[in-house]
Amino acid sequence: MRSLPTAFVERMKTLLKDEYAAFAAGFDRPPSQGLRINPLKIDRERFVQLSPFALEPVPWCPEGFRYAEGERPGKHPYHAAGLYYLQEPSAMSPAEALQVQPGETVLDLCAAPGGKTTQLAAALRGQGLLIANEIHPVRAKALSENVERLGIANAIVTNETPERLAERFPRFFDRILVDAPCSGEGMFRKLPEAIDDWSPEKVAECHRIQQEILDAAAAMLKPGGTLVYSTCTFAPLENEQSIASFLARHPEFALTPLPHPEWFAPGVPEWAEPPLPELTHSARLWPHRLDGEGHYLAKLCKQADDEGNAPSRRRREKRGKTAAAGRKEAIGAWRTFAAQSLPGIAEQFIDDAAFLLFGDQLYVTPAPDLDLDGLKVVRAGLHLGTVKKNRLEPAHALALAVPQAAAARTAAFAADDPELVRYLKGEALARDGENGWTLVTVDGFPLGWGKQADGQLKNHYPKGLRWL
Ligand SMILES: C[S@@+](CC[C@H](N)C(=O)[O-])C[C@H]1O[C@@H](n2cnc3c(N)ncnc32)[C@H](O)[C@@H]1O
Repeated sequence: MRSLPTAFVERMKTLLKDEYAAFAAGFDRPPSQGLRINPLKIDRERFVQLSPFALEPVPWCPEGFRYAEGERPGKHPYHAAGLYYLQEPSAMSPAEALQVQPGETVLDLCAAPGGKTTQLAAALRGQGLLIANEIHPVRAKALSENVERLGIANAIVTNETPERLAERFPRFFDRILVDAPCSGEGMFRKLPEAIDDWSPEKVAECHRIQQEILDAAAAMLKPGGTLVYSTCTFAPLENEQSIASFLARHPEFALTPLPHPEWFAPGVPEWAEPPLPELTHSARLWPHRLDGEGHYLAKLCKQADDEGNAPSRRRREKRGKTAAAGRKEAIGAWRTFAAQSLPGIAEQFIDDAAFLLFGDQLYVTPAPDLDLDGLKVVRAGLHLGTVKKNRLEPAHALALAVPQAAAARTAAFAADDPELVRYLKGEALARDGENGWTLVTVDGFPLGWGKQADGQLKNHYPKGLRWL
C-alpha cells in the first residue's frame, strides 16, 4: 500500500480524534468485494442455488452479496450473460436509497461505468424510462456496454454535460442520482492509484464541480421528486459542505432520513460552515465500521409546490431525419427476423412508434415522444440490429435482452461445458441443428448469437468481448 498523503492524514486525525487509530487500521485490511444480482434475468433464490461462489448477503441491499477473496466472478460465463454486476457493498447504497419504483422517469447523471445505472434499471423492472448520462466519451462507451450486458431495454445512454441536459429536460425526472466525481479518498484501499491523484486542490475543484452538477440536477427534478447525492470520499468539503451549500442556494429542497442507522453513521453538522443540524439525515459509510469502502450519501426531496410550471415532457414536433424512407424497410426486415428467429418476442418490441433508425442501425426506444435531437446519444434504447440489404443482422444487445424461450433455435450449454469457452473465445463450433440465427445460452441464460449453417455454428459473439 502506498503511504497516505500527509495533508489527508492530518485532516482525518483532526476530524476523527480518538477514532483515527481504528480508521487508519482499516487501510491494512483487504478491500471489500461484492456482486449484485440482476433481477431482470434471475431472482435471488435461483442465483443462490446456482452460484458457484460462496456468498454472504449485504445487509443494506437485498440483491447484493459479498464473495470471498480468490473468487473470480468476473471470469465466469454468468458474468458474460449479465446475471450480476461486480460492485463493492458500500457502492450499492446510493441507488438503494433512491427507492425507484417501476414506471418512473429516472436520471443517472454521472453514470459510468454503470454500477448504479444497472441497479436503477433493476428497480424499474423494465417499466418507465432511465436516462444514463456520462460526460466522458470513453467512459460512456463502457457504460453503454454494461447496459447491454445486463439486458436493459428501457435505458437511453447519453454523453452530455449536466448543463446541456438541464436545458433539454427541465422538471422532467421523478428521481435523479448524482454519484458525483470526487477526490476518491474512500477508494484509497481498493484503488491505491487514487492516492497519486489526490491533492487539497483536487478536493476544492471537486467541490466546485459538484455544485454545478447539483444545480443542473435540481433544475431537472420534478416538484415532489427525489434526488440522491453520493461520493466515495471522506472530505467534508465534498460531502456535508457540498450539501449545505446546495441547500443554501435551493430552499425548495430538504434532507430526508436514510435507513440502516445500525450501519450508516450520521453526517456531521459541524463539518459544514455554518453548521447545519439536518446534516444528521445524511450518512457516512466508514470502512472501519462496516465491511465496505468509504462513502457519503444524502437524500433530498424537492417541495411539491415549487413555483415552477407543471412537469414538462419534451416531445418531438414530428419524426426527425430517422423517419427517412429506409425506416419502413428496416421495420419489415426486423419483423421477418422476429418471425423466423424470435417468435416468442414480447409485444413491446412490435409497436410501430417505438422504432428508431440511425443509419442502418435499428433500435426500439422506451420513449418515442422524447426529443433527443442534437444530444449525443450513445444508445437510444434496445439495439435490435443492423439492416443489411433488407435483412436484419441481430445485435448482441438483443440476445441479452430476450429470454431463451423466445428463440426459434438455441444452442444450450452448461456453465462447465468446454464448448462454451470456445464460443466465448470466438470460435466456430461443429454442431448439428436447423440452419439460421441461433441463441447461444448458458444454463438457460442467453449469451449471444451464432448462425447455424450446414453442421457448423458460426460465431457472432462480439470481437471486443471475446475471452482471450
Ligand atoms: C463516481 S463516478 C460514477 C460511478 C457510477 N455512478 C457507477 O456507479 O458506476 C463519477 C462520474 O462522473 C463523471 N464526471 C466527471 N466530471 C463530470 C462533470 N463535470 N459533470 C458530470 N459528470 C462528471 C466521471 O467521468 C465519472 O464517470
